[in-house]
Amino acid sequence: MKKILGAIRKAVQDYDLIQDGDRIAVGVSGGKDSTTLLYGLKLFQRFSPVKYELEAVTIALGFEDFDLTPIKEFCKKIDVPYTVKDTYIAQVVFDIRKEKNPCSLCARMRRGAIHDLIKERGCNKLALGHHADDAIETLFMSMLYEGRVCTFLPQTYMSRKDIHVIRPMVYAEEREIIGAVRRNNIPTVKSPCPMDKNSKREYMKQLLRDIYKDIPGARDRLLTAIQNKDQFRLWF
Ligand SMILES: Nc1ncnc2c1ncn2[C@@H]1O[C@H](COP(=O)(O)OP(=O)(O)OP(=O)(O)O)[C@@H](O)[C@H]1O
Repeated sequence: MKKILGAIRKAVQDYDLIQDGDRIAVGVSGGKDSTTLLYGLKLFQRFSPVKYELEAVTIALGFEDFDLTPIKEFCKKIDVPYTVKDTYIAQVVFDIRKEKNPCSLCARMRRGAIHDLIKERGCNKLALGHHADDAIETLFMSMLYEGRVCTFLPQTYMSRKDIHVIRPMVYAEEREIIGAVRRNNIPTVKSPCPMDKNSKREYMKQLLRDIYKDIPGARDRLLTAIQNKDQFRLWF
């Protein structure tokens, strides 16, 4: 976890992600990124100069065979309060609306449900498990599918709900997260979503893997490009 903790500490410092007295809810999907973030923020609490409270929340999308027991047990072990909210998002998206591109409606509904839940819990910040490789994939997806040069920010303020969304793992590499999960027995729960590993993001991952194979150093340069506003030269 050393590398993940180093990445969290640097992001918290560089982007001022946490303040004294924050009540942070980690959005836990059950996947490796968010469970690692939860563990990382729990460990970081011990030596962080700023003091904060931590909890975990999951929006259960309504799929059958989604057993969160390992996550519940993990939260108990590391002493983090955990709330699961059951919803019918999967039924709405797949059975009622029969969406051809279900991911965007699902993401919107899930986002609304998470925001409502963390407000109910009295938290002012929502921490998400996005990491550096997600940021590059999102940049490519925005450019190729939407004609926009953008990716998510380390911190966003949702004024309508008065919630700060923070992404403390923006400097962490996906392979470091995979290693941390293995070495620390961090539990994960397989997503029952039929779109899992079948989305535009999976395609982008594959494309980037090929680019990295062919162009050594490309990954680091892409990360530099995301962070370097002085080298930003577009047609406006
Ligand atoms: N059902 C959910 N309940 C609570 N938080 C969620 C849920 N789904 C996603 N999140 C949060 O949103 C982040 C981004 O979601 P996304 O579906 O892109 O996950 P991911 O990149 O596959 O990460 P993970 O490995 O955590 O699933 C997750 O890391 C997590 O923090």
